[in-house]
Amino acid sequence: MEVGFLGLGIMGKAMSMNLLKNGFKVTVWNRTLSKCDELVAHGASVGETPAEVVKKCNITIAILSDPAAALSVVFDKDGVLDQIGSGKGYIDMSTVDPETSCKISEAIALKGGHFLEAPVSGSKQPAETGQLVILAAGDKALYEEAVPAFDVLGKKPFFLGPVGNGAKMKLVINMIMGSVMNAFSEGLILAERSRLNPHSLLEVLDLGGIANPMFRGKGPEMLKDNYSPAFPLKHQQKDMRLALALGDQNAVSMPVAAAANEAFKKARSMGLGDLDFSAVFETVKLLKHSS
Ligand SMILES: NC(=O)C1=CN([C@@H]2O[C@H](COP(=O)(O)OP(=O)(O)OC[C@H]3O[C@@H](n4cnc5c(N)ncnc54)[C@H](OP(=O)(O)O)[C@@H]3O)[C@@H](O)[C@H]2O)C=CC1
Ligand SMILES: O=CCCC(=O)O
Repeated sequence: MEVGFLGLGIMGKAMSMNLLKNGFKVTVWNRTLSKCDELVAHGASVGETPAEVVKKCNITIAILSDPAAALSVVFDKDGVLDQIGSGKGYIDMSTVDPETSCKISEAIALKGGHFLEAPVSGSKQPAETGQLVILAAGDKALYEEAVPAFDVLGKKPFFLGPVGNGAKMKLVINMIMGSVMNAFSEGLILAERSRLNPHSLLEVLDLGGIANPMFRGKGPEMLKDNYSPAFPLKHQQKDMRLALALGDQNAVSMPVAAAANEAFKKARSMGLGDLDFSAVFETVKLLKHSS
């Protein structure tokens, strides 16, 4: 099976590499073209533009930073829309809002093409090991066609119905994750400032009912001030912002998420946006120091 792949950031690089290792022919494109070199060394071809990739491949996958990037790659000159049409499918795995997905879907349908949104739960390591959870919605026939690729990329694909449902599900999940990360950060500081060993806290947490891979994976690194990015903080703040907008639209009051969003914004203003989202811990440390 031949697939196109647009966007070779943390996620796209790992996912396209995984497809190559599992026997897929892959043609890649990235805005910064030099990031294609490593994939080429593993057998990928390169398209000079998104349009060139779509022209060559019947299915093209994208995973890009945010709504602006997702829209630009489709609608700008030499973008996806230039070459999409009958018999061609486009799968956007970026985390965006439902409105962005619907706009892309409508434009592709007008050209006779097929569209699926398929954001993912899971980060850099699950992307490297094919353990993502895929939250697809949109064209069911394209979903069926893409299952062999989804089986390589993830541990379970979900088909959630009409376009927008994948984006909504992903935003709800990341809203919860961002809120929990803030509570976790406060807990680590509270333990430390009340003269408990925070490593003991991590051990106790891991044996109880709220044990989870995030505490287990990120906790020890946070205590070492290591925020090497798996999920960049700027993207987590984008997801909080988009989830809060979804809350606005549905009149859902989310004071916990709103407070967490403020902490991520603060972290961005401190220049921490490109670090892992666990770097929000630094804002909590500051607050507790100043009080
Ligand atoms: N990292 C993670 O753990 C996870 C991330 N996600 C989501 O996946 C998406 C990608 O995340 P991740 O790989 O971490 O992000 P990165 O920041 O590592 O990569 C972003 C990618 O988007 C491209 N890009 C940004 N702006 C534009 C633009 N205007 N036009 C074209 N391309 C653009 C970048 O190109 P360039 O190299 O030229 O800058 C790069 O390929 C995001 O929506 C994120 O929320 C979802 C699950 C987990
Ligand atoms: O959107 C990013 C999700 C990161 C994760 O699931 O750890």
